[in-house]
Amino acid sequence: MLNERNPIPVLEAIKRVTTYYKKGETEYTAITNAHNRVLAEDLIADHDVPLFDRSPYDGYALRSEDTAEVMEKTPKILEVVGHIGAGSVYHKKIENSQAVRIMTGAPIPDGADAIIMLEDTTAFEEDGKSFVSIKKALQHHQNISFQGEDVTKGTALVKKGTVINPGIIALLATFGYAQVPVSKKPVIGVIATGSELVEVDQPLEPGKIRNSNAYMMIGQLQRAGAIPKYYGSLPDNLAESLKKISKVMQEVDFLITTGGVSVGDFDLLPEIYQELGADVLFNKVAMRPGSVTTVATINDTLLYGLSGNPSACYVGFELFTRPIIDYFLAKETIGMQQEQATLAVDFLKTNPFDRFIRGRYEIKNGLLVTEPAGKDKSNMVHSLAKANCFIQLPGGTEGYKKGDQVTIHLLGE
Ligand SMILES: Nc1nc2c(c(=O)[nH]1)N[C@H]1C(S)=C(S)[C@@H](COP(=O)(O)OP(=O)(O)OC[C@H]3O[C@@H](n4cnc5c(N)ncnc54)[C@H](O)[C@@H]3O)O[C@H]1N2
Ligand code: MOO
Repeated sequence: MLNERNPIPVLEAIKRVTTYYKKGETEYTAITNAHNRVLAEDLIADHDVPLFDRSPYDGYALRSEDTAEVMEKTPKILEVVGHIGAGSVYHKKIENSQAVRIMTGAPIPDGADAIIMLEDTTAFEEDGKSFVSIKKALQHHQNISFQGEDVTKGTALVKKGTVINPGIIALLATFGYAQVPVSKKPVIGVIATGSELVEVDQPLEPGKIRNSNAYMMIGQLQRAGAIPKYYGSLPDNLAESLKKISKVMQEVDFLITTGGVSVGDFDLLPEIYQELGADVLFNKVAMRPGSVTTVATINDTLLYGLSGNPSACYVGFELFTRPIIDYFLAKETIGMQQEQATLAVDFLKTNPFDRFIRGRYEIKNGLLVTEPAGKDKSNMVHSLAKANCFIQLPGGTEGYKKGDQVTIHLLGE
């Protein structure tokens, strides 16, 4: 019997799914693996950076008052009483008419209050002693990189929930995080359904197609920061599917299937939900593609039934699965970033439902412009390779014209 399906608005569907989100735990990862992970604790500076006043140049540390009378033609001669590189400390105090040869990054010796660059000096030896001729007058505190000028102790540097990038890794290293607290990644099961499917390494036969969705979703899960666990594809066989799905549900944080959610004779997912006693949150969304997207829960664990059509599967994942992964990872921002852009071409198809067109955006003459990445059909795969955003076109209109302002959802890297 064909059950009636009532489409619900996209936002309502997202809301229903997000009530089931689970926040993951914190784990520690080596700093060398921290890129792209989500920071699980605020990063607060526990010391100043730099930790000591230091030299920004290769040159000489001196007392600026010793250079007060330096004129171009009457340089000042100072005795060089020490020589330090970065990592070394000059332990005595610099007295009048003394200088210490110092390299970039070395701590400023006691008594010194300025650095002169090597280029403004001439070094010479006399009677076994080292001297330097200073050709430029210096101000108090000239050329000093001060303690805390970069970061002061106690500063909140990076908020928990931020995705770690190489710049953040530099800060983590600066503050001694060999192990970094990060959100544990959710483990998400992937199952493809359909007797027509063959795997990527298998030859095609009449009537068969290659299973592209499972691999596409593995990529989407990786992009979203989750761990995909692929369980292969299932033929259209109820008993086998039931057994597999109920077993897999025990092993993952949640499960995504693709295909078999529509009304066809071999679309088994609705029956599987019934047999498993699943609570169906929705089975029709007022959108294109992906209107058949179905989400259910079994013992509060989410079970996504995404469409078999590649573009519909892709869109369903990004709209309904990705935010849940963001919640699980305790990310500071949930879901795709949205922008306003100018439509670069006409799009005149009418539709009662909202459309999420696989699009491309770019900046042209300082404006964000967007256009479809290819043909707009839910059973097509080509445009997915070029898409860097979804163009959201609200339904119930006569279509859209070049120049119209539209919302785009950025897919990210
Ligand atoms: N009478 C109706 N027919 C259809 C309706 C409807 O409302 N009434 N909805 C259409 C819409 S919209 C979509 S979308 C599809 C969704 O169907 P399913 O989600 O049940 O998916 P399947 O029927 O299993 O497959 C659809 C299509 O996609 C291909 N496919 C399936 N899995 C994969 C995969 N892993 N990789 C690549 N391609 C896959 C499959 O061979 C089919 O061609 O239903 C419409 N029909
Ligand atoms: O679910 Mo279908 O993609 O609306 O075309």
